[in-house]
Amino acid sequence: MFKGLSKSEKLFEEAKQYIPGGVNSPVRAYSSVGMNPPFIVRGDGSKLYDEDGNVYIDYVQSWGPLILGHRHPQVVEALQECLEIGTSFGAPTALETELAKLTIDLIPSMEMVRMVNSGTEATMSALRLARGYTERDKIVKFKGNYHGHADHLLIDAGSGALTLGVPTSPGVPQSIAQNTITAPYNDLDTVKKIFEMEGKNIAAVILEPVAGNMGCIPPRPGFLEGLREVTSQYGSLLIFDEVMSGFRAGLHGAQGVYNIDPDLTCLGKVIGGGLPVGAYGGKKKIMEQIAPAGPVYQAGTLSGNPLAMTAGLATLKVLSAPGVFAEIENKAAKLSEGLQQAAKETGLTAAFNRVGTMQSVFFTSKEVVDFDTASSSDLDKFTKFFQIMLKEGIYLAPSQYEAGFMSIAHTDEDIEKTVAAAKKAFSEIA
Ligand SMILES: N[C@H](C=O)CCC(=O)O
Repeated sequence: MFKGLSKSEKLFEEAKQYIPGGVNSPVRAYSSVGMNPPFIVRGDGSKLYDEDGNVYIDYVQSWGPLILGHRHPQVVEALQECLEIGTSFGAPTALETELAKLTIDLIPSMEMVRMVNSGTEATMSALRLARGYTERDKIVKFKGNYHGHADHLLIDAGSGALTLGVPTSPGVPQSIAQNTITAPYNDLDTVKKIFEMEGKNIAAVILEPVAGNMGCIPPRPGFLEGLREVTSQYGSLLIFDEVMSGFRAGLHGAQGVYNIDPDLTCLGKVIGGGLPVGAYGGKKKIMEQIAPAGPVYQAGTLSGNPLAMTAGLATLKVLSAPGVFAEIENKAAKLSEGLQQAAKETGLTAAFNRVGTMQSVFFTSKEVVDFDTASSSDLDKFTKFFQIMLKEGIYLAPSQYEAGFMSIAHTDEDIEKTVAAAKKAFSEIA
């Protein structure tokens, strides 16, 4: 039984006096769904507990990182042991090499990797590297893809920027924006035309190989292959932003699912197991251009700190054990099938997209393949769906432009309860 959000509301009012909008990342404010956010006191497995005594089945999982759920015993134990040695040294440790080796083993195209502290740092650094390596300035990105909040990437961006109606943020200088060319996602013909005009000036194409920041949108057959071909033809780099899809679309990333060999890959979220970690890596000849091996500068006081490396290592070790990823993917498939059945039974038309452990519901009769089809989905229906689900104890991202995430901790009972709640929501909406 939903107990309301009165204590959370008081805490939110207080937070707004000291923190812009009361939150440290905009989507958390729930302005997109006309509500105030629950304030969380703890997480455990698939559940989140709020200040008002409500319990939720959590499909946000900290926006993707917690593929093992909250407080997985092996992650907690490893972190407790790590606290005995210290939190940060600003000096090399064997833990960094161990996580680098495991990451390279899991991500097919990676020969070397550099650890950073967030997905934003990973994409920003990968693009600097691409520009330094190719000696070119322009980049191509896709409308509705989100690559963090660096200036040159906050252009036609997805995620919170899109949810809040500022896909291109004020504060990005025109001199920087002019080097970012945008194209519709899944539209290879437009990319080819861009290359015909600008190919010799393009350092890289960066994309989410499975888009997760305008809802979950898979690449169309041939799209990734076509990008690989056109970038190689013009000597530009292909950068996969797998901050979300890495270890989520498949254990070996979207590149493993679709069998594509990008030049550089950006990681984040799961690789940190709930602590702030990002990474970028790829072909050795490119990666060796990074300082101190080469001239392209990138650094970080807390990069590779032992706590973050430990959480990432513990997470990837559990995740890569035989059968674990398949089990999580099966749970995601079960949820998706249950939701589709519930929609059918209630006469509601919706699009259900899923790749691996990421999924989305769009309230539309169209196939959702890009920003235009995602944003023409019925936002009012999504808002009603979100509000009903929250009151039924199902915690979803407060935006139709965000994917939902499954974890190993979700049980059959969680999935059944979620489908029953969705059926109730669908019949009210239909
Ligand atoms: N989709 C975003 C990250 O990838 C959501 C997280 C945030 O903006 O706080």
